[in-house]
Amino acid sequence: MRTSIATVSLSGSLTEKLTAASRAGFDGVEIFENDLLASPLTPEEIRARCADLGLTIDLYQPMRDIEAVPSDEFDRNLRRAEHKFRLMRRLGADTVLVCSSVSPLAVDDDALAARQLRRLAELAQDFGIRVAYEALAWGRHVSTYDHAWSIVEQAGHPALGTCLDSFHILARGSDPKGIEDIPGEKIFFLQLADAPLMAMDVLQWSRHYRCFPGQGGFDIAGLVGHVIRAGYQGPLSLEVFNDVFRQAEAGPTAVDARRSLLVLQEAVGLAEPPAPVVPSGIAFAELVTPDAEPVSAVLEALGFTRTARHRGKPVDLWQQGEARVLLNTGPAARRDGTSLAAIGLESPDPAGAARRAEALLAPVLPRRRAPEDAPLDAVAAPDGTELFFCVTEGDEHPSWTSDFEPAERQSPPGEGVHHIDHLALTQPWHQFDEAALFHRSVLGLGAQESVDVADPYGLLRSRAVTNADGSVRIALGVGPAPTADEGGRAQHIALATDDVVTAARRFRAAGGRLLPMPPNYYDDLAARYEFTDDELATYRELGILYDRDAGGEFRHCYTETVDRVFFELVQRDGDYRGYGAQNAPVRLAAQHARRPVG
Ligand SMILES: O=C(O)c1ccc(O)c(O)c1
Ligand SMILES: [Mg+2]
Repeated sequence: MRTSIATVSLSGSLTEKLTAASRAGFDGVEIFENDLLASPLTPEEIRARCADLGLTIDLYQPMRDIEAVPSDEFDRNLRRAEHKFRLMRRLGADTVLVCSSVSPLAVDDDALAARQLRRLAELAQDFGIRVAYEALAWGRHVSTYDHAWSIVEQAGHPALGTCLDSFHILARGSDPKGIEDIPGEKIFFLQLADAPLMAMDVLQWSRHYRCFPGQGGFDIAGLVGHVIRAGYQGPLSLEVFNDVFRQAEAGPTAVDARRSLLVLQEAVGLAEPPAPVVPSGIAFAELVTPDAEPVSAVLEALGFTRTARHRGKPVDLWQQGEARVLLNTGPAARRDGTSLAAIGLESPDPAGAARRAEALLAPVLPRRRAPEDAPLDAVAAPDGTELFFCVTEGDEHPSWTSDFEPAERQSPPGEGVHHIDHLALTQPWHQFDEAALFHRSVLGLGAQESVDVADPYGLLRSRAVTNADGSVRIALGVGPAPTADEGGRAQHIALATDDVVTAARRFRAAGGRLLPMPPNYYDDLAARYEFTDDELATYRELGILYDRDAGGEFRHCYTETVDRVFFELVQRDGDYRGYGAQNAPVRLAAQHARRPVG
């Protein structure tokens, strides 16, 4: 099926929007009247620009407050419409969207609405134009898709059909099954938007919070299934009003949009990209740093051993149990300071994972490697984190570790940490929804609910993506607007231990510095849960935080931050699923308090 996007979904000038839509691979656009009015291009120039970019103009919109009005008002509306139809001829657009009226002049009279829409369709037909009537969820008298369709049916004109919009249908709680009762050729257009489930006024919800399919809580695939079964032949078109996308760069937003449609098409059986290859573990986390010393000192105190060095690059492998951290002091480090730059994902089929990623428009990274190195498939996540699909141990695929030479002098292996529990990546403020969809669709991970966490200087939203057995856990966060000195990219590596108290003591004894937590936290903890006095005193002394859910318990503590990176020691007992979000406000405040001033 053809794909289309409304210009309102993207930021910038009309030209920027069209260019972004074309580059992302859309076949067509819905042109919003405001974008045309504000453009310095004539309608003919816009038409030519679209043609050059390989885009059709699938819809011109919107026309408002047309129907069910007194006859003198309707005469004025027809004059207005005629002007628009002439404009559409110049544009080369043949379908216009008419929203159900919100006018105080409109009366609750379906027969009148049908007669007037029929009149409009007759006029449109003279211009070779079709009218698609859409129920706005907040329409004055017509606010549901079945009502709009019944008026279209009554009008009975070949140039009049209906426009279905998933937001209006699902926000009203209508049952989309009834769509199958509409003849496919009378569905002139299909607009798709998802939205987070919220209890709020539908107009505000629609104008500010729509998002791309798969990023919210609606069953868009289910709705599209009904529309296809009805026999709809037109494009799948995204119409997303969103405060964030309005500000974000159009290019990446358009790619995010196209990816959402590809995943949707896959879900309804209209596309068959390579199947997801779900990662089965975290092979490594790679830190870049201009100065290896401070991070090495933390790793050493945590019990890691420098076990190997890359044969061709300034990259050290630090290991403890199955936890592996690469420390890269190459050129990227001088550019980015200390940061979590790459993740190695243990993959049952690295090449297949890369094919899936490429099909879903993830940027595939060039294989920067020497001829003797093992092949490494890698893609970039929306935040720029490099994701390597790799194998640590296996017969069919060379191990990424074969590019490393064992270090000559190795200290005895530490104990306590056995693997990476999770990685926490801070996302750029405008890429949070994109990041969640990316990790779900490209990597085949499941997304948990997003949680809001109070930070002393803003609000942090966090959403974890995981595989089924929890061996891959990535916590995506988006925080308060970054300041220049932070770069806005605080990231951390959480290390799993069976005994956080012993691990924390050992870390401290080896010279490591734990993040101290305020006494008030422990007083509150004592009120909420029952601990022995010793236990609580130990937590207090070490800065260990505690949480519990229906499945189990969670104890965790933090190292001090090096540049923008820190480590967490976590002990999960039972089937605890979370990440200690309950404790995050206290931890964030403690981290802010430790930040050097000036
Ligand atoms: O918010 C609106 O006014 C509006 C306009 C046109 C649409 O197609 C729509 O779904 C909403
Ligand atoms: Mg709409």
